[in-house]
Amino acid sequence: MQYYSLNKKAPNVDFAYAAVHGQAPDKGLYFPEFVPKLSQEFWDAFPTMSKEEIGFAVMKNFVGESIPNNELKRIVAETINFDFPLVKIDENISSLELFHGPTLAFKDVGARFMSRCLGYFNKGKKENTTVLVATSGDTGGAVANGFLGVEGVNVVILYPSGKVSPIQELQLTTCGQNITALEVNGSFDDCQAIVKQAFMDEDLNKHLTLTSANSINVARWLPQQLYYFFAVQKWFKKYNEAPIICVPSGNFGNICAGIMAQQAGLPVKHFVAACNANDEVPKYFATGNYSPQMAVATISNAMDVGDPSNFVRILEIFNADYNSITEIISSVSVDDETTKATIKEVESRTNYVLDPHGAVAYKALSDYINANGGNGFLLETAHPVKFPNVVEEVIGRQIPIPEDAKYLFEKKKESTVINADFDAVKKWLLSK
Ligand SMILES: N[C@@H](CCOP(=O)(O)O)C(=O)O
Repeated sequence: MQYYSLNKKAPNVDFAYAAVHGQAPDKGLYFPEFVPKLSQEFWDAFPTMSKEEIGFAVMKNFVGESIPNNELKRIVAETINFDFPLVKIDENISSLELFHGPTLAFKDVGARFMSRCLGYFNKGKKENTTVLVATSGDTGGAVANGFLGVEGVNVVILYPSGKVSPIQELQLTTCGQNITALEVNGSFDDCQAIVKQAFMDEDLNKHLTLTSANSINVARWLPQQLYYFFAVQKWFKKYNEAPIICVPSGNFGNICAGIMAQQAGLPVKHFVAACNANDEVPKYFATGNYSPQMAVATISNAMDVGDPSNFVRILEIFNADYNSITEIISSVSVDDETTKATIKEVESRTNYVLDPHGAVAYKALSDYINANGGNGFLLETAHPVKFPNVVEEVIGRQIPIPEDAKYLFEKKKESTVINADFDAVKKWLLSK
């Protein structure tokens, strides 16, 4: 498997190169030269395959010969060593709970896979790799946890000051060791732009070996396909018809991974991309015109993205054909008041507590199903306890902190406050 740059002005590379470098030298995102279809043997065996068998078969097609099979099997097994329950909320809607990993969010899957790949590729190398990552909430914690103690790798996390939840902030600022947090006076888009500029800065790249742990990086992005396979396998034990899948969407890596799985042959009836007030993609669906905008802060903060990195990958999958895209995907925007009302309504009717991101998805999916019929599931991307200020106020009771997360509250936040200015970040990086 080779990867090409979506800007089409850089040489093709293998999985190892794309993972180690993150972004192509022409500033493009890497994309696989074809979307591999899974074989008939795979689909015949699919209903009874283990998570590990599915994970290996899916990722092997993308990793190619870059990692030997025994190592890839180990990496996959370590990546997915927690549960991915599909929980029925009501008559038509289930929740794929992606928050049973160490940082209580779906990003654990991609971060754990990528950190182990980099650990493998870095073995025996003399120079360290610096992983730069921008976060609007969940990526930072997952990357910090996934890369903690990985030899030869230093992680620098850029996050927008005051715009992530307290648990998210603790997760990304308290690890120490090879993990450092830069608290940026700006938005997530500022952080993401600084990170992207860093990869293009000749001077910086002379001194440091840089890569990205955002979904820009194929080693972070592609493993996010796995839980779609796990969920659909469970789905067909109960239903005869393919599911409608609703994905809370910010940087659009998650839904784009789901579409890749569908292109490989996974039965999905329709995708709904559920956004908050950051509605540049819903506007594209309504008008056919895409124009990035400044991110606005919402209660579903991990989706506060005004210029989603992965939108270009979605265009690529469908050859930028608006009709093909809108046949398979819909996109809607849900405001904060409706999100809160949804958390309250679903909790009082079913006892199920959604987090704000899941609530955006619930609302979008129930509206879609009311209009079009069918059954489906939403991706519950983070545990509600990560957003106590919103959720506890709405449902009027406390959410117990999971045992595994209690240790965070004894830790001390350590971050360096910095302006949203590339030169300031560059100077800081070179001083380390
Ligand atoms: N929602 C993200 C923003 C970054 O997205 P990524 O998938 O490209 O890492 C976050 O929680 O940080």
